[in-house]
Amino acid sequence: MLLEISNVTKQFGGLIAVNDVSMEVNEGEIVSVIGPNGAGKTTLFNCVTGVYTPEKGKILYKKDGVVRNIVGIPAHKIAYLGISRTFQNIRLFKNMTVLENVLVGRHSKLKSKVWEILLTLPAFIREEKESVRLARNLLDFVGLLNRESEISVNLPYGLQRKLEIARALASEPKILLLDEPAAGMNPSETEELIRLIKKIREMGVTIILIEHDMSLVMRLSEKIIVLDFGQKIAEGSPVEIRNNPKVIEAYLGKEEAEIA
Ligand SMILES: Nc1ncnc2c1ncn2[C@@H]1O[C@H](COP(=O)(O)OP(=O)(O)OP(=O)(O)O)[C@@H](O)[C@H]1O
Repeated sequence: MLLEISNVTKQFGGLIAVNDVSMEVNEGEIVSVIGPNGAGKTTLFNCVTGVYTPEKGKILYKKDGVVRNIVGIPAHKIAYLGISRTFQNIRLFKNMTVLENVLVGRHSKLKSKVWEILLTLPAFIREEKESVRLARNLLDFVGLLNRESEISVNLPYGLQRKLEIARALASEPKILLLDEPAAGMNPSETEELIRLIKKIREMGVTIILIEHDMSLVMRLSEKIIVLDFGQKIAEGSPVEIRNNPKVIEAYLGKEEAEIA
């Protein structure tokens, strides 16, 4: 077990966005969270990454052999512990260059003290050079090295999504959460994304993704969790999920599911 979400509930006033959800993620897995619009998928991601504190439940994360409950830990500390993410609505620093965006993602890894930075002491200069080298490696990895000096907002949409992934990887996460990574991509960009996600897993990063593109989900996932109205209605392999009547009903509605 690398991450264990246990009976997590998150409410917004009277609305229960995530209702008693439990799921487990093992090291090296690609796990997808799917479900109709408003099912609670992003809210669950926000609970894992410290954006929201759930009212109930535990989120256990194992790092260096130590298991800790990360509920209530602020987002930047969770990122520091090795859980990184991308967003459904791209959140790049629009007016920064491609390279600068990845360098920002590296921030949590920097060790220099404020005075070393202010006085641009050798330790800081060394660290900065090393950060640039690593950022360029990551840009090469996602296929963006030739665009490093461009202002990020000028990149085509599909490449902005890849840049967000490079930025998330800059903190050297153990777990990467991708929120609708294929949204707005054309079929060839989606194919490249599938290859990229496989390469990221080969690097030893565990991946949890939210995605509406079912072909991507079915091709990549070892395990799929299905949410509907905040509740987990199914969990299983792609084949099990594809044939699960509850899942078909959640997506099509009861009447259509019966006809189908
Ligand atoms: N900050 C918030 N305040 C109030 N309600 C919220 C908030 N965030 C989400 N919700 C509500 O919680 C429910 C779950 O939303 P969430 O965004 O988690 O769903 P989702 O499965 O990610 O949907 P989508 O596939 O459309 O992105 C929705 O009814 C949504 O309106």
